[in-house]
Amino acid sequence: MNMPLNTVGERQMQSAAATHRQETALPTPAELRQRLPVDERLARQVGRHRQAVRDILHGSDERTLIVVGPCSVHDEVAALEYGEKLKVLADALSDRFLIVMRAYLEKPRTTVGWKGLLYDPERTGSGDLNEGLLRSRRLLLNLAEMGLPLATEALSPFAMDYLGDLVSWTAIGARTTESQIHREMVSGLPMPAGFKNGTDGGISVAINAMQSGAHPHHHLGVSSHGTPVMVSTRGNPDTHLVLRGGRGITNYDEQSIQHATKSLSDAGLCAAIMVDCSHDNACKQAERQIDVAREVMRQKHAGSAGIRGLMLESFLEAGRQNDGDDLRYGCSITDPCLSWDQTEALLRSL
Ligand SMILES: O=C[C@H](O)[C@H](O)COP(=O)(O)O
Ligand SMILES: C=C(OP(=O)(O)O)C(=O)O
Repeated sequence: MNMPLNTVGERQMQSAAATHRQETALPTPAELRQRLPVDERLARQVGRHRQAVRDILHGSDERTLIVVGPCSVHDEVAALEYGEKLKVLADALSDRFLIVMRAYLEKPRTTVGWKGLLYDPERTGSGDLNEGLLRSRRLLLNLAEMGLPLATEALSPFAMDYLGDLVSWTAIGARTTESQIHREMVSGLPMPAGFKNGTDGGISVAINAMQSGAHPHHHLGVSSHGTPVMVSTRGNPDTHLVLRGGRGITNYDEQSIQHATKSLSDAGLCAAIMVDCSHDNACKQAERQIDVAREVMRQKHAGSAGIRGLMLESFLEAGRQNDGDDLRYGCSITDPCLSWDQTEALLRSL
């Protein structure tokens, strides 16, 4: 039964609410997965990749996990070309590294900006999630078909339901590590997840997040067929810390890594650390990632056992560009990246 609206104020509130939100139907996760299915062979491959990441995080595989690729994917053709090159390099270096491609489809923004292929594939600002979900899943499928393990940032918990079966490692970003919703999501994810330190450089939010993510939760959710459900999660035993610096201050030096290792152990957590060589650790200057990566690998070879991985932002071309009509092919439109040549030379030299 509709309740009568008593006052002018209540009527105004209702009409304001109506104009502030518009709903557009999307396929359910089950429908999209059925349209672009993962076959058994691919599902087994993703399972093997997730296990390989776990083995590195828990120390039974001494290789280094390298999560590398564009800051964001805005052009699927360039992302596929990058993936082809990366697969060749990953195979060549597989005795030392497990190379996972950053296939980032969602971008968290400090204020506003383009939020990624999934939200706005044509970058018109109008948003087209129907198309974005379809193109995102198709891209992940094509990259996985090449045999690559894939990494995303898990920004919307709903997006994981559409894409998660193709993801081998995921990150909770610096802006969302403190969010209970993201910690609950991680608790139910089937793949390892890295929590970044906060944007202020503090690691305690990520340590709290790892504890929460390892714990069972009950939370609101939507089933794969689109109905509201209570989701009960078991806790994710495969989380780790990602150091990315903060407020312009780096945290990949020996002292910071020792402090992080001790803090993780004191909290009873797996002392597995990935260093994000980009973001504040590179003061947003892509080429600095090279020195950061070299220094972190030096520490690892010198016996810093907690270091398990590196993250690099890299694309076909170096740097970044503003979005517009005259885009340079293979160059980032979000954060600056190393070029392919720089990336290959760096990884071969490490
Ligand atoms: O990694 C990408 C960016 O650092 C992150 O999305 C924030 O970007 P912004 O500060 O340009 O919004
Ligand atoms: C947004 C990212 O990182 P951070 O959360 O560390 O800013 C990223 O890796 O793309």
